[in-house]
Amino acid sequence: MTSSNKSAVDIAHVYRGTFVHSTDHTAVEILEDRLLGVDTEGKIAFIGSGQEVDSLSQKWGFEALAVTQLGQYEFFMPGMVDTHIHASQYSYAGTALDLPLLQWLNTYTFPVEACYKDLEFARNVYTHVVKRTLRNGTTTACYFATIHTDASLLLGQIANDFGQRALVGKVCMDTNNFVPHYRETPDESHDETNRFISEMLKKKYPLVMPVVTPRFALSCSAALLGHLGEIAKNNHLHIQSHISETKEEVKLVKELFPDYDSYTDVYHKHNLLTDKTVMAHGCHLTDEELKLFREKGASVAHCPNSNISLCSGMLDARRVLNHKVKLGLGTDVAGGYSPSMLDAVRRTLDTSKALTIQDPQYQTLTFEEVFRLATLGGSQALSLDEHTGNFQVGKDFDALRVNTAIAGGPIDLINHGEGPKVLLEKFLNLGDDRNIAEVYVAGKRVVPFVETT
Ligand SMILES: O=c1[nH]c(=O)c2nc[nH]c2[nH]1
Ligand SMILES: [Zn+2]
Repeated sequence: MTSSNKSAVDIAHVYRGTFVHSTDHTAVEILEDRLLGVDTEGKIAFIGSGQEVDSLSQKWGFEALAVTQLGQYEFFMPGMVDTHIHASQYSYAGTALDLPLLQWLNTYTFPVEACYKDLEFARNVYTHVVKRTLRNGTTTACYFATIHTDASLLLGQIANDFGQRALVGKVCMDTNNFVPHYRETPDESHDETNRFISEMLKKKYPLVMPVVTPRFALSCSAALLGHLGEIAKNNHLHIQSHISETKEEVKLVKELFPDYDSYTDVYHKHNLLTDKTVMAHGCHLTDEELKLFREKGASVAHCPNSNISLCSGMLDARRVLNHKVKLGLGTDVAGGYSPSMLDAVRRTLDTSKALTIQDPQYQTLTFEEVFRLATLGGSQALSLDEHTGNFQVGKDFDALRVNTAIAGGPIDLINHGEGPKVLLEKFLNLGDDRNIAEVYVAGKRVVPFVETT
């Protein structure tokens, strides 16, 4: 910004105003009238008091006049982390919610996912899902694609092109008797997973990484699970799958894998339960299984919209937290009908309140805790908290500029004197993408989109 830079770091942008985020100790920490500097690498270089603008501008070498000042009803919050979303199911989001999980997969999901052999079909849906989730404030997404390697690589390319931080998984499944044209042989799944990983790593995307993705124990043979565990271990990769979503699924896993202690043990014994593993749902996990999660550092993606929409169960998030298992939120499109993490926040609160209706002694989650799950919690669940999740010096600047009073937006009334905590609560409960004026990932503004045509 100026040539009189006294620090070794070059500052690209400085913002002044209210910053709202979570820490390990505080679910919602409000930082009023702060200056936050972002360096040319997109990392948070400093956070200081707004009063210190002159001394900070000298120390860091930026022009005080170049500071971007937030408005009275605006704040920055960390970008949200969707820890579980099926990009390939976005084409039928909002429909097909009338069957339980296993029938739903056979009737709706597998026939649609089979279409991603067609790269133009894939390009259309994947472009829409990346744009929609970014607009909704999802700065990090952990995606399931389909079994098709080239289409899965295309999803990675699209996320990279739009500047979203993403884990992308080519789905692996060698067992599927209902839609036999949508499955792989164990060898194909193994070889294509290796190809997917090596081709994606070759791209050297700064923010997009491959994730090993066995669909779930019911669609993978033990041999395939073993291969995938080896691949993940040898390449230090993330792993994602589903676990204990419905009681019927748990019963079938027991029948199919009788020699294992539990559903969790099936993944564990195949090297698929690590500190880089995220398992969706977990509604019916036992205390012993949660202990194994904790021991291994594996995490749970809570997907409340999907759990209610498919009548799968209600995750007791408080129990997961009490076990000190890492917990994030997921939209689980399209079992969950909404691609918005704000919806995931609301459905998490609804589920917690439904559990409280059943047991008035239940310790309901607070909106502050759920805000943390949607941001810092998600980054921890994906083992990306070194890079994102809150406003800590050294982390990437992944942020939403929220304007609660945007003209034509969904929040009509802001009463005099309402502080940032109330504005955050209103945004979480009433807000939508109209309130998300700007989205930043690793310091780069990615919303509004830059039109290229
Ligand atoms: O919600 C879900 N969506 C899926 O696509 C899926 N596959 C296995 N288990 C699943 N659960
Ligand atoms: Zn899922």
